[in-house]
Amino acid sequence: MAVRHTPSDQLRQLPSGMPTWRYDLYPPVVLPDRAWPGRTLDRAPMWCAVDLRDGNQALPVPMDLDRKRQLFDLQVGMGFKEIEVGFPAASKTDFDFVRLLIEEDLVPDDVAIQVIMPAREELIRRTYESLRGVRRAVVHLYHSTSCLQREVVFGMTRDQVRDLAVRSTELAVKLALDMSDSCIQYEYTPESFTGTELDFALEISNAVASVWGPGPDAKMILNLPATVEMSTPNVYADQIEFLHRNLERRKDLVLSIHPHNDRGTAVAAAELACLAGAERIEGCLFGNGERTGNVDLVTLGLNLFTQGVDAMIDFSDLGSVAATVEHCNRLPVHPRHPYAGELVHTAFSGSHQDAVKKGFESMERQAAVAGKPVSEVPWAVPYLPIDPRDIGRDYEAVIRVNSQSGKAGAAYLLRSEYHLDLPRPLQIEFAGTIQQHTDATGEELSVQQIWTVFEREYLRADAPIELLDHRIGTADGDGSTSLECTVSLSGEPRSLRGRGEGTPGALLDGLVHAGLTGYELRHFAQHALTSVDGSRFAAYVQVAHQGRTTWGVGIDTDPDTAALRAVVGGVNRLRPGPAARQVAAPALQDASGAAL
Ligand SMILES: CC(=O)SCCNC(=O)CCNC(=O)[C@H](O)C(C)(C)COP(=O)(O)OP(=O)(O)OC[C@H]1O[C@@H](n2cnc3c(N)ncnc32)[C@H](O)[C@@H]1OP(=O)(O)O
Ligand SMILES: CC(C)C(=O)C(=O)O
Repeated sequence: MAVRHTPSDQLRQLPSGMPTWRYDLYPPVVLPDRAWPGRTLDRAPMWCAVDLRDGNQALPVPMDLDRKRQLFDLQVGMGFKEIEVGFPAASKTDFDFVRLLIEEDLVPDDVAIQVIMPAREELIRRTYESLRGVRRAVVHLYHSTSCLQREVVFGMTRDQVRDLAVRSTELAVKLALDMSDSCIQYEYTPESFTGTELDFALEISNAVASVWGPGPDAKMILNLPATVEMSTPNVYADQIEFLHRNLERRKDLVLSIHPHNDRGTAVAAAELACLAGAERIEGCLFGNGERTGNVDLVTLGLNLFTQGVDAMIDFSDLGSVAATVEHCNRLPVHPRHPYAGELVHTAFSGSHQDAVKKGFESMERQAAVAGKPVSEVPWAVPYLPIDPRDIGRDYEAVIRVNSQSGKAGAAYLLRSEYHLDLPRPLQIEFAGTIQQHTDATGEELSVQQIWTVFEREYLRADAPIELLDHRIGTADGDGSTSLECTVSLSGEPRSLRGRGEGTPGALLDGLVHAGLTGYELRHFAQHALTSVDGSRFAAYVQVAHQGRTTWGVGIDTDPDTAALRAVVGGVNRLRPGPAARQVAAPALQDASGAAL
């Protein structure tokens, strides 16, 4: 039992000082044998997109004909089969839009347009007028049934409200009969259903259905909206299950829901309501709509998709869908919007980046074993519930680097954008350099900026030693490599000869003869750069000297030259003197050339 307080008690006692006493606890539904919690969502509901009506009525600037047309075409293209196109009795634009769709034959045969009307005779007549000549339409009657609205808006008793619904439906039947060439389906909404006593919602829905007289082959849509979301989603699900189980003509009805998002749980409410018996969902793309919006059809559809259930809607180019919706609504899609937001496939933080990188690598291995492209193996990348490519996004933004990032972030970007597969200890070393930059600026580093830092650190480490030319000897009997080369040592040309294990070992030996002693090779790795330009090689060398170690990197069209450059770079980075990394670092620039 919830503890209620009188106002004076409340103001005295509550730590927050908020006037909590002004709000009532929403009553639970008594339904002890509820069945919905044990069910699973395993099929798509029927979708009805109501952007052109409910979404439109919530816009500061409602859509003009051109925008309505663009959004309608988009929704048809995505596969919506029911589209509420307007409130034709409300405005000339809405009336004209319905006429345009009908007169210009813009509605495909398998799509039904839906129009809404209030329970007012002249507006019902005007609505039917807008539909003259339509092939197929849903005529949608609504009026509020809630306790609050009965009292403060209509000043009517329950019986009077039920009579209003019955009279309006009788008129709707008569006008539909006058349109015998059109297929008219009826939808009834006891608006503010979630503020209506359940027994009254049941009574009025039964009354309307018996006037319209639907059958199993000509079903009426009964739409039970959370006009205002007032409770936790489980309570809405209980309400839907109650109606689902108790409606007299259940088999003649399509049970529809229309959740709003006042508490931020519309998607959950819709999903639970479907478990509870709802078969159809009305909502808007990206959750536009009154106040905090209608339920978001994109999130609902992609929630199904990411469970392996076909939503029957095409979201494969979500960026274009978002761009059209943003244009038509003149409202932005939030950067954190599920699936569609600019930032929702991006990891900034180190441990997430590490997991994403490993996830991609694991997918690549699985694909290689299966002999398939990565796009054809099951998706399993930590922190990414969906493959961005499945909805038309690329992998460019999957990882972005700032001060919260670790070694994996920069390593992933160098690999994905520049095809460099850095050995793990080099990733760790380079991450330290990147961290210095991000800590110093507090800003994100773009992939180009990361490349600039990498180049400066590793690829331009060409002083005091610079490789001028070289000749590699064929392997001798002991398997070692011989090398003759010319280097510039602090500006002075020097010829070197060396022999050792591989090209790096031979060069280190040559350096000993030039007096540069004590350098040891700790690690050597090399790979081809798998870019369109497949003729280059990257070499990575870890060199140690007097207890210090560092890395050198070389890139060249010749693998031996790449290895030699890497050794030279590593030695330079360990030597005192004007090595590239010890020269005052030039300021980083952003893409526009502005200094960071
Ligand atoms: C939850 C929803 O989304 S419901 C859909 C709401 N959408 C809209 O309102 C958008 C379009 N609406 C409009 O353009 C206008 O409200 C119109 C054209 C429908 C009516 O305009 P007006 O005649 O000026 O009425 P207004 O909007 O001021 O007030 C509503 C009146 O209709 C009554 N009313 C409201 N809803 C309904 C309804 N569904 N059925 C019958 N009467 C209703 C109210 O009680 C009020 O009556 P009153 O004037 O006797 O007090
Ligand atoms: C008229 C109904 C369907 C509605 O828009 C609502 O309840 O929010």
